[in-house]
Amino acid sequence: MEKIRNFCIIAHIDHGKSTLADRLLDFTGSVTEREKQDQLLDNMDLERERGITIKSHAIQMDYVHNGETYTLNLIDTPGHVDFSYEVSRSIAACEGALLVVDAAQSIQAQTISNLYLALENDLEIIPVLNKVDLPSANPEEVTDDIVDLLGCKPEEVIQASAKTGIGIEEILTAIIERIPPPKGNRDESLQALVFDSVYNPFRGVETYFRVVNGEIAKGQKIKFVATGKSYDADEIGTLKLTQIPKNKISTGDVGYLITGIKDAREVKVGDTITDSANPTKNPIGGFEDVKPMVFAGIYPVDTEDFEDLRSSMEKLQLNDASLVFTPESSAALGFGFRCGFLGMLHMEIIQERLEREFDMTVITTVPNVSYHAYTTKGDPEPIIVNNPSDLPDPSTIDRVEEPYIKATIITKADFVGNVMSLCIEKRGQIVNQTYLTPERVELIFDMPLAEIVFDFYDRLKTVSKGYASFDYSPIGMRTSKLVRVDILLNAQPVDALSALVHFDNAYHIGKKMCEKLKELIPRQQFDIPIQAAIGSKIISRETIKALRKDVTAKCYGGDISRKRKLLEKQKKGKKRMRQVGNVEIPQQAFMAVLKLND
Ligand SMILES: Nc1nc2c(ncn2[C@@H]2O[C@H](COP(=O)(O)OP(=O)(O)OP(=O)(O)O)[C@@H](O)[C@H]2O)c(=O)[nH]1
Repeated sequence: MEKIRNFCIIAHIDHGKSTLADRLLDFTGSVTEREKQDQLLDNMDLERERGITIKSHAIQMDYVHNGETYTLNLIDTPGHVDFSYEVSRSIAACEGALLVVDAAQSIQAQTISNLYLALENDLEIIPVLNKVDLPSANPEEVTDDIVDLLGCKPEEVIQASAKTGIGIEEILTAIIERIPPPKGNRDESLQALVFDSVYNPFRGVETYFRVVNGEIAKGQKIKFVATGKSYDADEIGTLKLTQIPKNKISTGDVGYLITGIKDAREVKVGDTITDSANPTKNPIGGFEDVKPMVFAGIYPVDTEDFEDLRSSMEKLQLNDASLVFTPESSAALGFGFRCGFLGMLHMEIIQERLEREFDMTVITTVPNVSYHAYTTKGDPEPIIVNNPSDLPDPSTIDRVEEPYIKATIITKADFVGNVMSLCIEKRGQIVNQTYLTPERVELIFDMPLAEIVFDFYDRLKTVSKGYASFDYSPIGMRTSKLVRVDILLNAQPVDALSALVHFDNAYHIGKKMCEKLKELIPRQQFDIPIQAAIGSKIISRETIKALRKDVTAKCYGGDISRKRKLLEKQKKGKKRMRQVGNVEIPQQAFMAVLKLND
C-alpha cells in the first residue's frame, strides 16, 4: 500500500488533461511505440472526434523513484458539465489530483468547480502550469493566479508542457512525494467504490473500482450494495493499456471486474462492492442515482421503423445507463420515445450514436427540462411534466415549478456588462460578483435550467468574444409563471412543436417561432398559415406563401446519371422530413425554438 498512489487530473476543458495523461504514460514506459496514438485514453471514436473525454477510465503505470518501484493509478475524469457526477466519483477514488491550468488561459470555471470537488474529498492538490511552451503563455501571472486560488507557494506550481515534455519528471516525483499512499485495512470486509463502468459487447459490463478496505478475489461472491444484487467475480485484474487478470486486488488498489452483467443499469457509478456472505456495514457514502436533466422526443423518420428504434434504444441503454426513455405518442409524429439525458451534449451524442451505430434516421423534438405541476386539487405529489403536452389544463393548475441551477461564469472585466445582460435576459438573478484579479471576474447567478438548455452557451461565447467559461450545478425547484405556447400549421396544432416558456417571454417567443418556421418550412402548393397560441388565444401569425403553379422541377440537360447520383446523395439529408397533415416539416424546424436568435 505504501507504494501505491491514486491520482486524477482535473482541468478546465482543453487545458491539456488528455495530452498530459498520454505524456505520463509515455514517460513511464507504459505505452509501446505501436500503441502510441494521440489521446490514448479517449478510446471511443466519438470521443476522439469531439476531443472531449466522455467516460472516465483508469490506467496503471509503474515508476521507479529513488530505487523503489511505485504503482501509479491514474483515474481519468470527464471534462464536461454533463458528466459532473462521474467526475465526483472518480475524484473520490483518489488521494491526490494534478490541477492543470493552461498558462495562456489561466483559471476557468471548471478549474474552480473541479478543485472544490477535490478539496471536499480532501485530495492533495499538485498545481501544474501547462502549455508553458506557448508563445502566448503568461507563466508569472498565471502562477500568481494559482497561488491566490490555492494559497500555495509559487515554487509548488510545476511548470510543464504536455506537448514538449517539460516538467513531466517533476510531476511524477511530486505524485510520489506529495500525494499520500492510500489508507484502509486489508483485514476488514470488502468495500470497493465503483467509479466507472464500461460496456463491452463481448464480455458484458466491465466495472472499474477502487478497493477502500479488504480484498477482492477472483471467483468471490460479491454484492453491489445499492442494487442489492450478487454476482460471481468471474475475472478481476488491473488496468494497463490492456487488462491484466489477477487473482486478488487488495486495499488501496484500482482494478476492473467482470461478472457477466449484460445491462449497464445493473452497475451504478458510486455504488459499493462488498462480500456477499460478509457484507460491509459501512457502504461508501455519497451515492446518488443520476437523474436526467434534459428531455426530448426521439421519433423515427419512417413510422414503420418504430420497433427498430426501440431495439436500438434498448441496446444503447445496455451500454449507457444514464439514458432513460419511455414510449410516447405524438399526434404529429406518431410513435416514438421521450428520452432523458444528462445534458445537451449527452443528447447530441445519443442522437449521433443512433445514426452511426444503428443506422437509424430520427427526428428529435425541442428539448425541455422536467417541470413539476401542482393542481388546485391540492395533490401532495407533483405531476412530473417531461413533455409540454403533459401539462395539465391551465384552468386546473395551482402552480408550476422548474429546476434552477447555480451558474458560475468567469470572464474578463471588459465583458461583465455583456454577460450580466445576457444572464438577466435569461431570467438569472445575480448572487455574487468577485474580482479574482483586476481583469478577471467570477459571476454567480441563480438561473432556470431551461434557459441554459436554450442556446445560452453559444450566446455567452459570443457576448464575451470567447473569454468566458461556464459551469453549473442544480439547486432545486422554484415556482415560475410558465405557460405552454402551441404552434398550429394549417390550423392544426403540432404537439411536437409546443414549448413551455416563461409568461413574460411567451409573446416574443411565439412571434419568433412563427418567423423562424416560415424560414425553415419549404413552400408548398398552397398557403400555409403558421400560428402561435396560448390555450385558445392566437398570439402570432405568419404565412408561407404557396409556390406559383408549374414550377415543377425542370430538367436542364446535363448528365442525367450525375444528377441522379446527386439526388441519391441528398436523399439522406432530405429524408429527415416529417409529413404532418399535408405539410412537410424538416428536422431543423423541431429545434427552431432553440435557435431563435440566429
Ligand atoms: N502548445 C501546447 N499545447 C498543448 C499542451 N498540452 C495540450 N495542448 C493542446 O491543447 C489542446 C487540448 O488538449 P487536450 O489534452 O485535448 O485537453 P483536455 O483538457 O484533455 O480536454 P478534454 O479532454 O476535452 O477535457 C490540444 O490541441 C493539445 O494538443 C502543451 O503543453 N503545449
